[in-house]
Amino acid sequence: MSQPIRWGIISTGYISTSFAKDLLVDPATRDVYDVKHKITAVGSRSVESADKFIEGLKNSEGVHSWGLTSGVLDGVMGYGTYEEVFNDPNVDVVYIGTPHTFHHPNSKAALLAGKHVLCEKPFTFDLEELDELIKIAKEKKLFLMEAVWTRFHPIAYAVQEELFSGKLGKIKRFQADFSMDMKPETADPKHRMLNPDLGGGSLLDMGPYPSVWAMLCMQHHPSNQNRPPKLLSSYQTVLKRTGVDLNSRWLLEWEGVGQGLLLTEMGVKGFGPMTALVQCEEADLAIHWPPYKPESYTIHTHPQNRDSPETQAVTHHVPIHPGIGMHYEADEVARCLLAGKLESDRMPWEESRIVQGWFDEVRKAGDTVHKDWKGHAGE
Ligand SMILES: NC(=O)C1=CN([C@@H]2O[C@H](COP(=O)(O)OP(=O)(O)OC[C@H]3O[C@@H](n4cnc5c(N)ncnc54)[C@H](OP(=O)(O)O)[C@@H]3O)[C@@H](O)[C@H]2O)C=CC1
Ligand SMILES: O=C1OC[C@@H](O)[C@H](O)[C@H]1O
Repeated sequence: MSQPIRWGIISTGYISTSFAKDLLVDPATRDVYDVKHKITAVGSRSVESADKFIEGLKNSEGVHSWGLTSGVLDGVMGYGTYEEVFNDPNVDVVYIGTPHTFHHPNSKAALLAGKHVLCEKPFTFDLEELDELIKIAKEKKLFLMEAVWTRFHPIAYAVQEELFSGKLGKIKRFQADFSMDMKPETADPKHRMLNPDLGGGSLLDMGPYPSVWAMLCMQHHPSNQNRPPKLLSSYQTVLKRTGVDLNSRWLLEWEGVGQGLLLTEMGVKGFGPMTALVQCEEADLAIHWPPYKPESYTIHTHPQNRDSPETQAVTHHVPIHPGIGMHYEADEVARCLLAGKLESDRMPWEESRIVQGWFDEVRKAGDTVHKDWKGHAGE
């Protein structure tokens, strides 16, 4: 067993709390014995918030309490700035859980201080920002990964195995949707989902999830040979209150394989039985809600013939192991660090670049306040 990977966490909001809690889960509960985690530093814009965050972790219950007696939080430091985390010699890798528009400056600062980085989705505001981070990671020989946790969930591997086995036949078409009713007409306009300065709107926040299923099912499909698709068209509806996108839709084509329609929406609830649908010659595969953490999928077959209304549905359950489900990506980071890798094979830079490129194209073709916005790269 190796030494634990020492995590520094910056920001103390919703997702940083979820991520930190999952580092407290016993890896053996998910059959992981090769890596261990330790939280050595937490950084916030205020030291009170960092201390409160640490105190909250120390009061964890259930599966999240294992770490308290197993040294995961021993000696953890709370800081009132992010820089102190970047400069802490007891930190190997920094987890970035700030709002979208800070991902680039925070990741850049961490890399320049010599730390490996796991950064929340969407990786950056635009592709130029992402390319700058990759350049720095390469130059400084540091690990860098977008925290698309869904890629590492057991169901992601199960769905790929089913599709790539060929049993469902040739892929015909794909669609994926992440919709939630966030009451956009009455919600607090300063909330990060609505606030343009924090990268608000459905595209950047929700877009990574239809995209993850498009990448896993279509891009990775053996018949595609990892060729990037062409973006055929897109549309965004503007939320007039704050100027961000209320919904976004974009149509992709993997040449010779099929087309995929991707949707995000903040004003309508999604349809539970089908958050992503892969239609093949012999059967259809529907991945259930929620797109970020589905735990079941259904294969719909047509016992008579493809056009008959009679269908047979078999549902497969592939639950995550104890915890919220963010520990899998942490394990991947730990393994990559131990192996001396700069990027993950399961979440490689080029695939983050492809998805970030879609977001740029959709945004630039739309009419939101973000249409002509540029990120921080080159500042
Ligand atoms: N993987 C997943 O499932 C999820 C990922 N996310 C991603 O995580 C990121 C953060 O989302 P979430 O945790 O929901 O957001 P929160 O608003 O809950 O937390 C964001 C934190 O960022 C810090 N921060 C720094 N600058 C600002 C600022 N100007 N305004 C507000 N907060 C600031 C604050 O921490 P402090 O005061 O301590 O500095 C704040 O608590 C987003 O990019 C989102 O896409 C979000 C939800 C789920
Ligand atoms: O990443 C996410 O997944 C869960 C959603 O509720 C959240 O808006 C989003 O940021």
